[in-house]
Order: sequence, then C-alpha cells, then structure tokens
Amino acid sequence: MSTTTLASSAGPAAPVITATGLTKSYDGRTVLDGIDLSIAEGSVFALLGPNGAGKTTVVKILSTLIGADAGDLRVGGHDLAADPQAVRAAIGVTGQFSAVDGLITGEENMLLMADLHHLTRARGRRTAAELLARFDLVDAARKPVSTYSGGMKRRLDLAMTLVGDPRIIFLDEPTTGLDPRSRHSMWQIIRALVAGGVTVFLTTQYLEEADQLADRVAVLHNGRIAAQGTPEELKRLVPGGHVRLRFDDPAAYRSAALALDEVTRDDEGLSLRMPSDGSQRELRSVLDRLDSAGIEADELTVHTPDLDDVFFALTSSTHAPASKETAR
Ligand SMILES: Nc1ncnc2c1ncn2[C@@H]1O[C@H](COP(=O)(O)OP(=O)(O)OP(=O)(O)O)[C@@H](O)[C@H]1O
Repeated sequence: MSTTTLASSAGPAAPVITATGLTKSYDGRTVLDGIDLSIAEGSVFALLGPNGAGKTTVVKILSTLIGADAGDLRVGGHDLAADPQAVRAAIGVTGQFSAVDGLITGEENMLLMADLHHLTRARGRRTAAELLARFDLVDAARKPVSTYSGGMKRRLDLAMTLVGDPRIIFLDEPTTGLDPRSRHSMWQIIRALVAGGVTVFLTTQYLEEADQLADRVAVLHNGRIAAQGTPEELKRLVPGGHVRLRFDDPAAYRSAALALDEVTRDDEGLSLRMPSDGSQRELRSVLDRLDSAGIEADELTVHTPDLDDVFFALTSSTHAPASKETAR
C-alpha cells in the first residue's frame, strides 16, 4: 500500500512535529511500518485508524513514553532520541494513560501537578484556580475526582496538562465515551487552545471530530499512512461527490439537461445531478456552460463524501490507495 499525500492549500508553517520512517514492532509483529508525519505549528492534526491500528503507539512514542525501533523523530525542535528530556518539557499528554488520581480532589490533583512543575506555592494556587475556572470545575474543585462525570474527568485531565503551559499537546481519544454536550465542550476547549497558538496532535475514532477540529488528517492502516491531507482533500479521494441543480422553470430544466454532460435527470423534482469532485474548477465549468446557454439554476448544491466514506474506503482490505494518487 502506498501513501497518498495531498498538497495543503494552507500556507507553509514550520513543522513542530516530524517523523520520518517511524517503525515499531511488538513481539516481532510490525505495528508501525515506517510512517512519515509532519505537523505544522499551531495546527490540529488528527490521526485516524481502526481499533488496534497503532494510534496510541504513535502518541506514546512521540511523547517519549516508549521508544521507537527506528525513525528520525523531532518534537518541538528537539531530537527525540538525543534529548527526550527537552521533548518532555515542551509537551503535554492526556488520554488513555491519564495522570488523574480519583481518590483526591480536582484541586489537589492540580496542586500536585503544579508541584511537579516546580511552581511556587502561590503561583501553583493561582494557576490551579485559573485553570479550574476556565474548565468549569470550580464547583467540583473540592470534591473527590471519583465523583466526577466522564466529561469532568477529561476536562480536569486537560487542565492538569496545561499547568506546565505546553506548546504541543497530545490528546489520545479526548472525547471517547463522552456525551454529545461534553464532546462539544471539549471541542470548544481544543479550539481555544489552538487559537492561542498551541499545536494539537489528536487521535480519534470519531470521523466527525477530525472533520470538526483538524487542519490535517492522516489515516493509519496496516502500519502505514494510507492517506493524509485536509479533511476536504481526503473527501475528494472517494467517489460519490456530485453537484445537484434544481430549477423552478421546466423549460430551463430541459435546456440545462441538454447543455450539460453526464447528467442524471429527476423530471419530477426538476433537478439534475452530475458527478463532481466539488472542486472550484469543476463548478466553474458547470456554471460557465449554464451561462453560455443563458440558463440560471434556482438552487445549486455540492455534495462531497464525508470522512466516514473516506475512512471505510481507505481501511477496507480491498482498497488500493495507490490508484487514487491525486496531484492537485
Ligand atoms: N505493550 C504491547 N505489547 C504487545 N502488543 C502491543 C502493546 N501495545 C500495543 N500492542 C498492539 O499493537 C497494536 C496497536 O496498538 P495501539 O494501542 O497503538 O492501537 P490503537 O490504534 O491506539 O487502538 P485503539 O483505537 O483500540 O486504542 C495492537 O494490535 C495492540 O494489541
């Protein structure tokens, strides 16, 4: 399987996380088979993959919790192999290996974290109070964490990570198991972090989450990156995109059906549907043809496949992304 890499439309920003040839095996079984990643500073990068694809392994390696077998890895300007201490100082990690202690209160957890970061007592208290307020945990601050809801625990976990003011944050499945309201509140928190210039590397099983948050998405499958690009670029990789034109005037509808190629007609609904990748170039050509025939559509909608379509197409065993190589 080869990698499909698409040019991003965003301007180039310095990469703050890079992996080249990242390889990892467990008991002779290859989990990561030489993957390459490059994540721009101040962006959100989402690593998607089916269960067991190796997402957590990537996060553990990049956050220095476990070693890679091979690969050139740099995080926050530091070489992971040569200077793991500097990497640790630059990053925050939350997720499946959370540091939250359920037996003590939220505030005590925060103060413990402040101690770990060698903040003075006064500064630690101030930072803890600020973060507890920012994460809507003031009322719960003096209660044992074991009484918190899943969403509150995740917020506390992230608040604890922010005590050290990291510029790079790894979030391993930050919203798994949360209800929709808590998930949306976590998304808001992540967006606010990014607005403040933080780089976020997240793994998720929710394609909607990647779609909502990520500037770039990579799909991990069979130890390789099957495809990466912006959510919009990835959606164009799978067939199913189309443009739909609807008309009020039956005469205009009939003229349009003659003027355009490859249309599927809906005579009752006075609408025409044609395959399209949703790109500006294709849309312009449709509109130019209508213009030169003097026809105006009353409604134009573009349907691009969602990330679910992409994910299933890329991670089904029959799919060969090499055939989808796209140069745009
Ligand atoms: N310490 C370990 N020893 C042996 N095998 C391991 C170890 N840790 C992970 N694995 C295996 O490596 C593979 C990748 O695991 P990993 O947890 O990175 O996947 P994941 O994509 O994060 O999955 P999930 O979405 O289920 O969390 C799995 O097959 C897992 O069983």
